Amino acid sequence: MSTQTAPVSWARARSLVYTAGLAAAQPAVQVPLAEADGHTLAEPLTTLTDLPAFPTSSVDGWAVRGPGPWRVVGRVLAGSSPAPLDEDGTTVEIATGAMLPEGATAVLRVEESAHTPDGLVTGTPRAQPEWRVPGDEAHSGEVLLPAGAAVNPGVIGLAASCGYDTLPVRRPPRSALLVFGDELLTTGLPGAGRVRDALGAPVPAWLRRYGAEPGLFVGPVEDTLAAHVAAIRKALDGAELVCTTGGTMRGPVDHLHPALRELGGEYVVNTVAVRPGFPMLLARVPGPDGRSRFLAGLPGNPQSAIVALVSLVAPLIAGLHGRPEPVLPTITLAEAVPGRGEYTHLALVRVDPVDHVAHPVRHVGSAMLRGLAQADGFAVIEPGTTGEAGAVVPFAPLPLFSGERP
Ligand SMILES: Nc1nc2c(c(=O)[nH]1)N[C@H]1C(S)=C(S)[C@@H](COP(=O)(O)OP(=O)(O)OC[C@H]3O[C@@H](n4cnc5c(N)ncnc54)[C@H](O)[C@@H]3O)O[C@H]1N2
Ligand code: MOO
Repeated sequence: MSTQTAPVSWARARSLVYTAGLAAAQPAVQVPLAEADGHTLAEPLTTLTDLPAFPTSSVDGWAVRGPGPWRVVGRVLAGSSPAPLDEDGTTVEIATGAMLPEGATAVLRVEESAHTPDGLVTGTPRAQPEWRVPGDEAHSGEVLLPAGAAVNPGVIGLAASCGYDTLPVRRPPRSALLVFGDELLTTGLPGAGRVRDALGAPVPAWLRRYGAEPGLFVGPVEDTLAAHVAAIRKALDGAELVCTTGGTMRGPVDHLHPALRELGGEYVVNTVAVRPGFPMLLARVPGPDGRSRFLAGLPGNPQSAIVALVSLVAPLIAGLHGRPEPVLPTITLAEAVPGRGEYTHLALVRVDPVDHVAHPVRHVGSAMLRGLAQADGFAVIEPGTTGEAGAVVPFAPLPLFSGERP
């Protein structure tokens, strides 16, 4: 396995890793609705019944038959199955959500009704029916969402109303994280040549947001080839996706490429024509059972590591979930952003929530996280271009919830 390949274009790298992920898509499992948030539908969501399943009163009032006044013959509450209204001139009191009795011709709102002295109900029902008919919202067997749709709380509610107890979803890939670098401190203040590990804590959180289950974490792994090989081997045992940070270059203690060689790895992508973050890689590596897993090599510079997550790990996980290939939205640049020659430039920006105009942030060196912590994502400046003020360019978002950006 050679380490001397030319960097692949950013767009091609994304498509290669997505395709590799999709080819290894996770098996489908049934999960209870309450646990389905964040998963992906493995099959289309097809309603198991008409919606609503029975004619349902939309108001509190009187279900009447024929012209009034009407004699009260009963009451129907939500949750019961009423007897038919057999005679004209009769009515049952009905609650919102209750099933309309067979034979009813109208529903009269309680506030628009009155009683005669001898207890008959009078009033004029509105011209518009005051009940929902079966199939109003959907017909039994109708496909409401395609396979590959992300499950969110809105989808879970819809599935419940359609009669599902569980949903068929892709099992989320399990991930592991190995942090390389003897210079890294796991607690306390940096100094005297040591820096704090700024990736061990956030990377599992980013991975969870992309839809991977965080698992084993080891860091820092000792800077020897033997320790790297042993740590990767252990991580491959329990994870479909192993992420590593650092050691992607050819420094004296950069052991990732030699370790991959020793483990029989095969590159899907080995370096990408993007700045920052170009040493990023994705490889297939055989696990202990012979089945291949993925290893994403994130560069050690902290911002570059996150660029690699956004660039490669996001489309890989989308593929593993059987989701559609991610499509990037566009933003308008508020100010000029330089290009990076033949490389794609990923430039951190804050996006105005009202007009969606993107403002470049400061402190964006690849070793820095100050700009990233204030940004929504990256403006994508394509190879051979510069981002002029006012230009509309693709936007690679960080996986943030609305309102989360400081
Ligand atoms: N001769 C060359 N040297 C470097 C080049 C190059 O083209 N030629 N590229 C630079 C670029 S670009 C990057 S990115 C880095 C990638 O290097 P590695 O992936 O091998 O990462 P390390 O050498 O282990 O670390 C780089 C840098 O990042 C700091 N680091 C690492 N891990 C962490 C962490 N978990 N938390 C905080 N900081 C971390 C580490 O201390 C180094 O300062 O290579 C350049 N070199
Ligand atoms: O790729 Mo390095 O990404 O510039 O820090």
